[in-house]
Amino acid sequence: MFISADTLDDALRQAFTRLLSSKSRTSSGKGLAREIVGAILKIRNPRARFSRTENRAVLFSCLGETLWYLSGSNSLDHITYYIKKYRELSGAKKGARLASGGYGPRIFGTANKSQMNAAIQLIRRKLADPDGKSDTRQAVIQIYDKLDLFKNSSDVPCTCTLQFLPRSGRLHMVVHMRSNDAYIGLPHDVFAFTFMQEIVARDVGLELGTYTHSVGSLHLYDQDERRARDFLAEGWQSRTEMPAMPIGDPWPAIDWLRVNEEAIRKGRLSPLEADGVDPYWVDLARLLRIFALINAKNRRGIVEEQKAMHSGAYASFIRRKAQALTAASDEPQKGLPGIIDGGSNKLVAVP
Ligand SMILES: O=c1ccn([C@H]2C[C@H](O)[C@@H](COP(=O)(O)O)O2)c(=O)[nH]1
Repeated sequence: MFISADTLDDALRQAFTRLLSSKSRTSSGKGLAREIVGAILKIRNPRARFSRTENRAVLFSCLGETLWYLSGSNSLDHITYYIKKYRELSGAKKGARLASGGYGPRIFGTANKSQMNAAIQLIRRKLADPDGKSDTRQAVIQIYDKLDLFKNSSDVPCTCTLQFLPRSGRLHMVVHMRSNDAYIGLPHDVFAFTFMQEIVARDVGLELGTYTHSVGSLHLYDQDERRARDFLAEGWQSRTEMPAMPIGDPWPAIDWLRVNEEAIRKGRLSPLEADGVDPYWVDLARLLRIFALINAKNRRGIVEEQKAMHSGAYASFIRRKAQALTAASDEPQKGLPGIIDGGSNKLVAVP
């Protein structure tokens, strides 16, 4: 099956439509599902990586999971803050503290054994080729490992490889997954990998190219069928896209965001400076703050936070989330997170 789409929402619409009419059924320890064997989804605008529709509004968990990968951690406590059902979904063993199939350590490893770093260096070397032979087919990051086949675990990475292809000033990406759950996994995976694509493109100074997602088993669990039908019935899958990542080396800002992410997740609200950090990244920190405020049912704080956002791209998404909180929980509760001072870009705790 080949799907060609401008946006993630459009790719989801086409994938759900095909899956819901698929007669092919699969049964695994993780449930009954409809399945397509061999699927390729090509997304022309990788910045259109989050769904704006009502029941697929998963921006916070997508962002949280992406930052979990970028932190190089596979701590289950970290990811379950964003995706409560992660243990169950990943097949992690009861009582486990680490996700053995987590992508972060596999992609980023240790400082001198980072596949991400090595792939970037390879692309950089090619781009500097004096004869202009800058195309490469070798910038591949391996996630699924041959040793995974010998493990008796149900937490095995679903993603096999990430490949970056610099071509004519643009950076394309091709990802192969052995297994992908279309309803929950797919939007999260596309978000994370297209975000990494943009990071690498910025790092090596190329424009963003296309994103191609190849899957061995693309499936829709029976338990998600109704929600997939609801998604299609909404009928207004949009063209929402994230703003462009600022040009230049993105890693200092990513480090800044990771420090903020950890502080917000742990409820530590000591002031953090954002001077000199591009509003693109500050907005992402604000989204993380909004997620904490939603958990704290602090509607007023969310409104303040939204007012301070630089980009309007996330506005309708946040508004819907805020509306879902009842007026009864308007007042922040004692000891719960405060707001970000919009004027100074400083994260401050509200007394
Ligand atoms: O990044 C991921 C990780 C997992 N899954 C889904 C695919 C399967 O539904 C399930 C893993 O089950 P197995 O393929 O390992 O049986 O989790 C994804 O969609 N994306």
